[in-house]
Amino acid sequence: MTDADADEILDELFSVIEQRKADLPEDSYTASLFTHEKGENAVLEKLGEETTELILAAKDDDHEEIAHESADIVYHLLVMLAMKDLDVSDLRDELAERR
Ligand SMILES: N=c1c2ncn([C@@H]3O[C@H](COP(=O)(O)OP(=O)(O)OP(=O)(O)O)[C@@H](O)[C@H]3O)c2ncn1[C@@H]1O[C@H](COP(=O)(O)O)[C@@H](O)[C@H]1O
Repeated sequence: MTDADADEILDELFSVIEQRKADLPEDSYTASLFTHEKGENAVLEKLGEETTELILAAKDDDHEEIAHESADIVYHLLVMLAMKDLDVSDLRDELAERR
């Protein structure tokens, strides 16, 4: 996979998240995070849980699980950014400024 493909995947995923936020389909896990009775705590708790799972996977040197949990974190991070009316470009700009 090229860097451009990886970039495209993040943009596509963020675009789907924004669509779920706007349309709130009933069968969508993403939409359920936007409408959760716990409010933003639902996604914040998920970020905490997934981070703990990632740390355990790293301690076990379990590469497959590290990739799995990292993807869970990136997905929930993008949901949180959308919840806060930020964009994936805000993340990209912040990283670019650090080069
Ligand atoms: N990338 C993701 C994604 N990553 C994780 N998850 C969900 O996040 C939840 C993670 O919670 P848990 O850890 O409790 O799940 P689990 O299966 O018990 O545990 P793990 O094995 O995942 O650690 C699961 O329900 C996953 O399905 C995701 N749900 C959706 N997406 C993307 O969002 C798009 C839209 O999804 P919907 O909103 O469901 O239509 C999908 O096409 C995907 O591209």
